[in-house]
Amino acid sequence: MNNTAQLHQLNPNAIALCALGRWIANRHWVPATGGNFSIRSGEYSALVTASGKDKGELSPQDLLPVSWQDGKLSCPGTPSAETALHARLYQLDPAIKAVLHTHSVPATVFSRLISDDSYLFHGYEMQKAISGNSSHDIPCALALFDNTQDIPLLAQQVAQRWQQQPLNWGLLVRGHGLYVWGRSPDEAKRHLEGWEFLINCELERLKLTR
Ligand SMILES: CSC[C@@H](O)[C@@H](O)C(=O)COP(=O)(O)O
Ligand SMILES: [Zn+2]
Repeated sequence: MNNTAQLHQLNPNAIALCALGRWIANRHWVPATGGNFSIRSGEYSALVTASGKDKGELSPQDLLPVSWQDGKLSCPGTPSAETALHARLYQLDPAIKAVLHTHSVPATVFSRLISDDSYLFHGYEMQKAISGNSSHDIPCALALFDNTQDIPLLAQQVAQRWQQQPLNWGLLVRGHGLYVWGRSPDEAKRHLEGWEFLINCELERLKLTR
């Protein structure tokens, strides 16, 4: 084993992200190599999942060091195809420590039913799982974006929307999947579970009432 691989084997953040990947995969939220994860490693750097891996079977070597200090992404390997969006989120809020992207069936279907650029969840106690949302009675917004294969463009659109108002710890890419983030991996995990729960509830409600 070379030095880089040895360092990764011992990195507790890398080990924790691999375990989180298994937890997410057990919920069927990252089928067929879909999804990607990252954890901040510095002001201008993060460990990002390598592209094309099964995100339920990650080992620490599958987390690649990515940096963006000079405004340009650099990495010794091939990180996620969506690295530019992870990096942009870290730049938008220095408090963000982890970003998780998933492809659950409910989030994917729900995103295709909503044509507006934001959806307001209302009346759910689970809204309080999303930081800063303190009551079922205050609408809780989830931003939506059209899918594109041009991830730097998507990152730009997210940044433009963020300028109007910081996004609510998550966003949906239409027909694609969910992004969440947090000030710690645990908070990102809670946001993931919270948004998935809310999306599932609203999808069920739409099925019953449409
Ligand atoms: C199964 S295709 C999914 C990809 O196109 C992409 O959306 C994705 O989430 C995973 O890409 P990756 O490059 O492995 O991070
Ligand atoms: Zn994806």
